[in-house]
Amino acid sequence: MNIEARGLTKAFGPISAVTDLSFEAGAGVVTGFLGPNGAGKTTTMRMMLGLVTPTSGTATFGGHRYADLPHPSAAVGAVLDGAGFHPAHTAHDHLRVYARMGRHGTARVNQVADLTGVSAFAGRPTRTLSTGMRQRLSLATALLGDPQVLLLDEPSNGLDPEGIAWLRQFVRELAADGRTILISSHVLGEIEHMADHVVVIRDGRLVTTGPITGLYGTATVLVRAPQADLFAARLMASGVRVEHPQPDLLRIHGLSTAQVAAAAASHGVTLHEITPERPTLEQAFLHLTGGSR
Ligand SMILES: Nc1ncnc2c1ncn2[C@@H]1O[C@H](COP(=O)(O)OP(=O)(O)OP(=O)(O)O)[C@@H](O)[C@H]1O
Repeated sequence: MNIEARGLTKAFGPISAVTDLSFEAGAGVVTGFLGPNGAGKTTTMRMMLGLVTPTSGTATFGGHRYADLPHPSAAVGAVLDGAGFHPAHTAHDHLRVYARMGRHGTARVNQVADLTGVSAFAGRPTRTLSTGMRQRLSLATALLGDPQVLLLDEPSNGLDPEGIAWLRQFVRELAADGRTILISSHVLGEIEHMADHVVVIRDGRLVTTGPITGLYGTATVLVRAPQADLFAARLMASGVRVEHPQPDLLRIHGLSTAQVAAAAASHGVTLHEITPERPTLEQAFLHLTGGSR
């Protein structure tokens, strides 16, 4: 079941939280929803779920708005910040109440508790749970209806490194079963090993969307050559951008290592070293989103 956002826009009075945002997230794929604090990720997810009314635009799941789905919580599960837990209810009570409200059957309560690790603290009142435990309980609640789509808003918040590793594996398995997963974060590193695709926003607007590997931007090739001057001149003559940071070192833009090696051979230039250079994903992300605030 695909997610489709078309022209989503939300203004809170004078504040433009989200502006003309369009993107898609496909089944069997983990789509990372990235942007710095205040970029509009939570507002977008809340609009998708009908919790915030868009100023304009639509969000659909398999072509239907959330409110028009025949059994919404069996189609779309969501983990949003600040999920309300009754403080006196135990984690198990909480799941039972939500299972009953969503008509999901009580057998599912123990299943999702086991899947998410909630079983380890199921008997504790929710007011005594740590942030990481609350995240697991929110995830368990979202999974009660065995939904085809999951919207996860910063689900790593409060998880320890072990919890993050577990979440990463868990999310990948959910996607491998054919589910559509949209997972937000303001830290690329958190979803780098989870997401196949990314939607990057800044100031409520789309910056880029596509495969996560596309964030790397253009690679350059570093070359060490005794005749660096000659090689640089030849390359620049054919329109290639070349930097010359040291007498025997060139940084060549827009060519693969194979193309650089072929060019060197055709100009009779000996290479002592040839190294592909890529910015890290985090550098690329910070560049796209204008740095952290
Ligand atoms: N109910 C509201 N009333 C007024 N402004 C709001 C409201 N909700 C969000 N905003 C504003 O909309 C913008 C986007 O906020 P949002 O919470 O969607 O961003 P975010 O990307 O989820 O941020 P974070 O990573 O910090 O959670 C911010 O400027 C925020 O202050």
